[in-house]
Amino acid sequence: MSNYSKNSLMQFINPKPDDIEICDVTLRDGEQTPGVVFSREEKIVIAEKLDSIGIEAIEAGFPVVSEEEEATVREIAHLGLDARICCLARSVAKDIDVALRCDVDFVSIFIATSDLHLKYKYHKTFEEAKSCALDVLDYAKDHGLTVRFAAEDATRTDINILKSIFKSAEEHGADYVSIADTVGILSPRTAFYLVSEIKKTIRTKVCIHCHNDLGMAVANTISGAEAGAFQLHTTINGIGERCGNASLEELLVSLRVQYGIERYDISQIVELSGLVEQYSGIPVPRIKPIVGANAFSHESGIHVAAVLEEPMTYELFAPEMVGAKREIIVGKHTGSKALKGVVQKMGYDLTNEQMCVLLDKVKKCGEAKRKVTCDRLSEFISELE
Ligand SMILES: CC(=O)SCCNC(=O)CCNC(=O)[C@H](O)C(C)(C)COP(=O)(O)OP(=O)(O)OC[C@H]1O[C@@H](n2cnc3c(N)ncnc32)[C@H](O)[C@@H]1OP(=O)(O)O
Ligand SMILES: O=C(O)CCC(=O)C(=O)O
Repeated sequence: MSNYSKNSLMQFINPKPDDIEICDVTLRDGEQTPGVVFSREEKIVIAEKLDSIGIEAIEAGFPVVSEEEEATVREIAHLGLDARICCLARSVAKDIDVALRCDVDFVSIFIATSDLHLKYKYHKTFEEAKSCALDVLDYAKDHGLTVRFAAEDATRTDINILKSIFKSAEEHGADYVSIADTVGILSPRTAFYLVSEIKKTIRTKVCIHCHNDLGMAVANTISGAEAGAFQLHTTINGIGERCGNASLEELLVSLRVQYGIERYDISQIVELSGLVEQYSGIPVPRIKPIVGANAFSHESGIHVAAVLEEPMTYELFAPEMVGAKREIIVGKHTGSKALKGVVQKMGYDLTNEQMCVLLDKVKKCGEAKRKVTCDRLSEFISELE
């Protein structure tokens, strides 16, 4: 038996993404979470872990931000990882010079394309911004760089304008184009539509970079992949600007459960999540999918009774698959089978009558909003006749 349930409905809709890779942007967009700074050592640990999981590309930083950032990106680029290392650059020649000094495998040159950004940020017309971006793209290509050409705020840009700039980027030698859902406006269906339309226009590989302002970043990324996006952008724990980015762990487990993509070593994902929680100071919510403390916790009597027989009754996948552990919580919702299982595991053998009294004490304790810890349970047991 597999250690996860497959989504068998997939066979009826056959939207399998056949050619994908992940570019994790935790070290750049994740670090743009207000208040978050990763030290060089922390960035290196994260990069090495991502590499050992099998993530194909890592955005190591935005080197023009500071001398330390530049040195860190360069050091990561020289670690000899299997993952390709990239960095961010504005459509400014100086940013390309800095990227060249970092010796990255590719550079991500971005330019905002929406009217809002053009008017209030650049004070430029679209044609002026486009010409500036294409000049910098030419400059990067002339210097031998592999280029991802990203349209910032692409999803609030007129679709014909977006197609035209991606077409020009392709003509100027861009190796990838990136659709950035900068403020998270997409829905799964519009993500699918947009990627499909861009794919009809160009042959260059398409990347999708989704923010989570409406809580749909992972769903939109998956829809983009189903429509043919090649490079999927993620951050660990979904950290990033405002409400964050598409979460790496959710995407990885979804790829396995929905499409049977098993090439990533997801058994390290809880450990990596814990490292990023520690380094970033951003706590992972208990109910966060995959890595939250509740992801494999059960209290309800009916659930625990079934889980004790077969965990897959109430678990989509086994905790070991992601390096987590199952936890049985005792409280108001505990049932007799669950309590018996817990008590036996603690080494006690109680009569049916004693179990009834104990269950009553447990429920009252839970209703008083007090945790039923192992110590408290032992105390209750010692009070039994
Ligand atoms: C969607 C994204 O995530 S974009 C990335 C956001 N990340 C960051 O901003 C990283 C942290 N930023 C920084 O350390 C600084 O803002 C720096 C080093 C990037 C730039 O610093 P400064 O030179 O002091 O510029 P400042 O931050 O005040 O303004 C940004 C400038 O970049 C320009 N700019 C922004 N995006 C682009 C772009 N894609 N191409 C060209 N220029 C751009 C702005 O128009 C503005 O130019 P101006 O100074 O001529 O008006
Ligand atoms: O698309 C990209 O590669 C980066 C763009 C980005 O960070 C954003 O718009 O949020």
